[in-house]
Amino acid sequence: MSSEELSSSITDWFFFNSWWLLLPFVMLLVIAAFIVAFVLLLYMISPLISPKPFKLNGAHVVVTGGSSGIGKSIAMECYRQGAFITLVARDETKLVLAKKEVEKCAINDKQVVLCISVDVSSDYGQVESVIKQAQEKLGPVDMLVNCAGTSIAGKFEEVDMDRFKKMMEVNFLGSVYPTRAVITTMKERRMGRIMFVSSQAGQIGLFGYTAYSPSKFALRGLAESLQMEMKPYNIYVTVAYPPDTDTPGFVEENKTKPLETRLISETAAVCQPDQVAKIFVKDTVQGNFNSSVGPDGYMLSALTCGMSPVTSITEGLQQIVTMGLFRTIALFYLCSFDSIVRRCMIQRERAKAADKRE
Ligand SMILES: NC(=O)C1=CN([C@@H]2O[C@H](COP(=O)(O)OP(=O)(O)OC[C@H]3O[C@@H](n4cnc5c(N)ncnc54)[C@H](OP(=O)(O)O)[C@@H]3O)[C@@H](O)[C@H]2O)C=CC1
Ligand SMILES: CCCCCCCCCCCCCCCC(=O)[C@@H](N)CO
Repeated sequence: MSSEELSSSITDWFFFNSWWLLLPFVMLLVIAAFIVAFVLLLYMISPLISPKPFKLNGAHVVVTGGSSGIGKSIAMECYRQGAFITLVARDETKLVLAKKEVEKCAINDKQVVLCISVDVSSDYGQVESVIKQAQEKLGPVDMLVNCAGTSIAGKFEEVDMDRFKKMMEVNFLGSVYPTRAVITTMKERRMGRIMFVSSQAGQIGLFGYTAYSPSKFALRGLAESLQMEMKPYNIYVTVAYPPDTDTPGFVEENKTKPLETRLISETAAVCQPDQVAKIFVKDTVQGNFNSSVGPDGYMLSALTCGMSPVTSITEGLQQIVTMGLFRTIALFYLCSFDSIVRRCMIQRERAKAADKRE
């Protein structure tokens, strides 16, 4: 072999091999191109998965638990956007006071606030008949807000047995009954929005919430199943997850809250009802399945999205990208919650021992 031939065969060999060296990069490029094309395609079909627009102006909105706290703020927010409101709760005096407050938010003189006193958890027949009354006066229900609810915080073995039943009755069945009462008409009209007010304690189980949390987790199961049934009828379901919010109900809950629950909850700030109401109403009008408040609410919702429906491509992509990171952050939170529980236990035992010595 001449030296020329040798050098050309070396060059051939080099080129041949360097192609192989480049192959991984070429493959990466192809994969990246596929991902970009896939994302672009997703955005192209996004109008197909996003809900049709819904307007609050002139709509009939029923708010259970509308006489106090978050429910009242939701009613006021809807009224500010031109809706007709039916407030549902048990105590008539509170209802009348709330009606006056909501009326102050009017934007035109045609708007009406109706009050209905009923226990949403006791009997389906009763709930059905009051919803019928409301529909006769203000027309078919366009949006239902299931906000009536109550909480109890206490250690598992210290919560009375009947409270477990009560939580499921008020927080879960109290949302099933009104929903059942409006759904047939919504399906016929091929439009509607339904909000379930769960809680951050409906996304994570925390010390002190053995009775309350399950009733709020249940709403998520109800909402996911219902959404799958209702989507073809242009009815959109939203689950709202409030953090601790400064309301009469919250003040009541704090009276029996164990120290552990208080310390763990203090990880996140206490919100104002008007602030959370604005976000929940906006998400419900848009037809988003999830509605959360603040950075920790956002993280919790992405982390616990599971098989819940998506209403925008951006939401789905954000969940895919952030899931691992948020789980990592969550593990630190869990460590700190466990350490709060352990410290409280040690403190209690020391106090008990000191008591005995005296
Ligand atoms: N505040 C908070 O920190 C958080 C609250 N939540 C949830 O948000 C919702 C509202 O809470 P909040 O505003 O604090 O509560 P409030 O106690 O301030 O208000 C509760 C409302 O629900 C009504 N209600 C309660 N039980 C029934 C019933 N059986 N039938 C009909 N109406 C009923 C009450 O009226 P009446 O008593 O007259 O019937 C009242 O209008 C609840 O579901 C709660 O679990 C979730 C996370 C955090
Ligand atoms: C990535 C992970 C982030 C984790 C953040 C965790 C924050 C925990 C705070 C929990 C607060 C519990 C609120 C319950 C409110 C409630 O339902 C009652 N007040 C009802 O009255």
